[in-house]
Amino acid sequence: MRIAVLGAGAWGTALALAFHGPHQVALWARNPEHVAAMRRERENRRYLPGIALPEDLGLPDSLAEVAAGADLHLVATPLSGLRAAVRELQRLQPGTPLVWACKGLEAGSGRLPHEIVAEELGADAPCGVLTGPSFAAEVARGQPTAITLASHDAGFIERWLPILHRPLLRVYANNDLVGAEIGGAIKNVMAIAAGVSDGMGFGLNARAALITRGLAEIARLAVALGGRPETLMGLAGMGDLILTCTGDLSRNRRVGLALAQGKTLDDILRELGHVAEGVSTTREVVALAARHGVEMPLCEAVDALLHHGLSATDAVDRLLARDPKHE
Ligand SMILES: NC(=O)C1=CN([C@@H]2O[C@H](COP(=O)(O)OP(=O)(O)OC[C@H]3O[C@@H](n4cnc5c(N)ncnc54)[C@H](O)[C@@H]3O)[C@@H](O)[C@H]2O)C=CC1
Ligand SMILES: O=C(CO)COP(=O)(O)O
Repeated sequence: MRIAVLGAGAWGTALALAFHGPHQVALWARNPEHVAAMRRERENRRYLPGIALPEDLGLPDSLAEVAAGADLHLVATPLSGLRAAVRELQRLQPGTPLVWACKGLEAGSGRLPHEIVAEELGADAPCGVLTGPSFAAEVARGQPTAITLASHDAGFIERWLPILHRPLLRVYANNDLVGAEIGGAIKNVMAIAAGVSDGMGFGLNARAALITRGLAEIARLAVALGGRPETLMGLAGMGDLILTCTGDLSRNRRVGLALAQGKTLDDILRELGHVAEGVSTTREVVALAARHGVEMPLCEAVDALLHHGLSATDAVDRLLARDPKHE
């Protein structure tokens, strides 16, 4: 199979490495200097340092070259790049099966990734999302990982699951796109909260409470949008939530840890050098939850902290002052 990967950040590069070997993989970056550096150094020093890029991993200059003749287009840009990437791929090679690996809600519209794709390609396009607990560095090093391929299209899953499934990258099927994408989007918000909690020294009990109540919040919204609760108990929900809230490889968690040190969000994002999708997704989650009448106190606290000037201490006080409730 010929797989075209768009987005040579940490995740696009790791996925290109995971599928390279049995498949012919080409990786596209939008910045020509970045492409030239990767070709010269056979390494993505900017986004995934220390991992060699094999000689037969294609690094073409143009998107047209990457897209042409591919059996599968795989978009691993930040979510902000998904719509334009899908539109351009459709122009270059219409009808090609599509997988995306971005997590979040679109800034401004609050759309889930599959809603963006449906708007661009129509509801019947052969497509699905790869999501679940998967730090890029571990996948790139060949450490065992399990993720989810979610699609509304049973034929798409039947065709692509065996192709994408690798011995060290197990891929599980799911037909609940809403649940899978809500899990992937909101775990990033919870990871920011977990970073703040750990950074303020609240301890392991607080973190376990946050993960558990965070999962309840995520599941409430997913169900209100038509997702299935059991999806949130799987890799795309609980799996990714645990990984990102507890693992220091998470950029979103690191944003929270740095906020607890009193750094400003602008400084944190500048130093991070990677996307932290939870920062813009938080705002959209709160708006989406309000439109559906779903209570999401943890997301609201993170939104107030990130975007409305509330201090970390006041955000925590606000959460702790809430009335007792049934689980
Ligand atoms: N890094 C990880 O461990 C994982 C990341 N993801 C998701 O994958 C997506 C990408 O994340 P990373 O690769 O880690 O980000 P990153 O920050 O490491 O790299 C982002 C890359 O995308 C490029 N880019 C930015 N905007 C673009 C646009 N509009 N069009 C084309 N390229 C653009 C940047 O130049 C950079 O090369 C995010 O949605 C993230 O949540 C999902 C699973 C694991
Ligand atoms: O989505 C991820 C792991 O599944 C990566 O999380 P971060 O974007 O917080 O690093």
